[in-house]
Parts: sequence; C-alpha cells; structure tokens
Amino acid sequence: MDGPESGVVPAVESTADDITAMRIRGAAAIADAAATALATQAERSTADSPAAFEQELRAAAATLYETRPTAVSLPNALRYVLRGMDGDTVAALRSSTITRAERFTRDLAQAQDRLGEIGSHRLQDGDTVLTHCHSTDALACVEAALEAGKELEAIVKETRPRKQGHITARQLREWDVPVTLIADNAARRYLDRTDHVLVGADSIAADGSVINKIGTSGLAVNARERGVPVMVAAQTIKLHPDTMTGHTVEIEMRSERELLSDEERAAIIGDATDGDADAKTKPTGDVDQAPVTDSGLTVENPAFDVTPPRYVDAIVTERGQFPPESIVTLMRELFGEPTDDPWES
Ligand SMILES: O=P(O)(O)OC[C@H]1O[C@H](OP(=O)(O)O)[C@H](O)[C@@H]1O
Repeated sequence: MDGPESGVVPAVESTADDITAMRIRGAAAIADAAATALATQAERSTADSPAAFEQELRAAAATLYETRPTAVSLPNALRYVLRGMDGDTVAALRSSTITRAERFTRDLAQAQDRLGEIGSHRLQDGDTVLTHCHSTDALACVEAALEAGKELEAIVKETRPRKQGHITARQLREWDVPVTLIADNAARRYLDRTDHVLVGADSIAADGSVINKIGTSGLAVNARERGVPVMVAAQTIKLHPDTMTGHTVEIEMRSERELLSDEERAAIIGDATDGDADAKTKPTGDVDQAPVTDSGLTVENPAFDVTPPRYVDAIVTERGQFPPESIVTLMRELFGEPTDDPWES
C-alpha cells in the first residue's frame, strides 16, 4: 500500500523520488537519506496506536526499498533502523526509531573516516590513483592520505553515461590534487601511469565479487593484465547478507534516455516522427524484461557490473582490509544468519 492511506509522509515519498532519479546517489548517501527519511516518518506520524505506527514505518521502508535495487546499503539501513523500533506506546516507538536512525547516520560517518584511514595506508607519497565513478568511501582514502601529508595525483575516468567522474574531479581539485580527466575508453592506456585503481562498491557478495558502477569489471581485468593493484573501498554496510545464502545481486537497468535522446534515436532508425523512447521501453529497473522496441533498435543501460574476486587485491572496510575471498568471514560475524526483511509482513 502506498499513498496517503498507507500513512507514508510526503517527505519519505520525496526522498524515494530523489533516490530513483539519482538526485540522491552513491551507496552511502542513499543509506543515509533512507535512515533519515525513516526518522522523519517517525517524527511526523499521526498513528494512534503502536500497531498503526509500526505499520506506517514498514510502509515507509517498503517505499524507500523499491527505489533502486543494487546498492545493499539501502536495505541494510532500513533493516537496521526498523530493528531498533522498540516500545509499547507510540511515543516510545517514535523516540526509539529516531534515536536508532540518528545512531545509524553517526556510525556511517565514523565508519567512513575509519575506512579512509585504513585505506590511506595503501597509498604512498607520490602515487597516482585511477578512479571510476564517484565514491565517497574511495575518496575518504585519498583524503586521509592527503591529511597524512602524502602527495597524490589522480586519473579520473569520466564514467558514462552520467559522468559522475566529474564529481570526483571536482572534489579532488578542491583538495588540490592534480587531476587528469579521461574518457572511459582511454583507461587501459593510462594504467601505465597508475599505481592503484581505487573504486567504491554498491554491494559486495559473499564470494568477494564486487558490484560497482558499470565499467569497473573491465577496468579491473585490464589492471590485472598491467599489474596494477585494484583497491575497493567499501564500508561494511555494502556487504550483501543475502548472498551468503546463494542469492545474486540484481543489476539495475536504467532508462535508455541516459544513453540516447529522442533525436538520436530518430536519427538511427531513420524516422523523425518515431522518437518517443518511453513508448518503446519497459520501465527503468525492470531487469527481467529487456527494452521492447518496434524499430529493431534495442538500447540497454545497465548501471552496474560484477567484478570477480580474482581481479581485486583488497577490500578496505572500517574493520580492516580483506582479500576478497575472506570477506565472507566478516559477513558471518556481522550479519549471522539472514532473516526476513521487517517491511515484508
Ligand atoms: O557509497 P559511496 O562510496 O559514496 O558510493 C559507492 C558507489 O555508489 C555509486 O553508485 P550510483 O552513482 O548511486 O549509481 C557508484 O557505483 C559508487 O562506486
């Protein structure tokens, strides 16, 4: 149930819209926004019984959960906050939920700082890092290295189609790091000048596979061929508990409009009147159904890919750095046996 009858407040709907449209993006930022939205739901709820309050919170979590499928930090954040909802009265439930969400946000920031410090030890004075997309966890490693007095340079992949590499470049320039911005296709050539490939993650699977922005896997394979180590910066909130029981991570398929304008589509298929992309594609995020076209032109836009563990040298978390093959030990320790999602009841 969605909409006013579910009791979900407009602020939660608006956060969900922002995540779907990627106005809020990046796995950590999404988790932070989702936890904050649950706190807002708790604060503004007009539920008149504990059961109604809990039902509203579950509906709000479900609304947020439905936005994007790949970054596990989102369901991990929702689960964490909902499991802290405790009390026999609406007032007690409200206050425990808000406290839990605030704790989540605080812990998230602290974990990133700690991760950054650990990751910075891998970076030597004078090193050049090559980045893909924009990851606050990856940048935390650079920031900590700079604070330790090391000088670094960066080669920044543009990261089509949404060019999040520009966000990385802007942040690095604010820190005075010399930046060389390159097209994605140029990455292999620049690996000769690279000391570390440094990327973030949206999810880490139990076998140590890294699910990150599309293009990460090709970059990692090329880096291995060139002998350049690949370092993945990922807080433990990126560990995907369901993969311990054999589930795979859903790869988000985004709109073809991120790749192709109506005009470009019309130019390819040779029919200027036939440019309405929405009329020809299944909705964004539906991975089971490939876009359907009546023009013979199919456009696919996966947002993420899977890098097998053999191409990754280290996963850096706030709990230390791990070879990817041993990450499952940390997952068992943190998550134990997976249980049902609290919003699915
Ligand atoms: O949590 P932090 O390290 O900031 O970001 C992690 C990852 O989230 C982003 O996904 P998107 O841009 O939301 O599709 C990128 O794939 C990035 O590597």
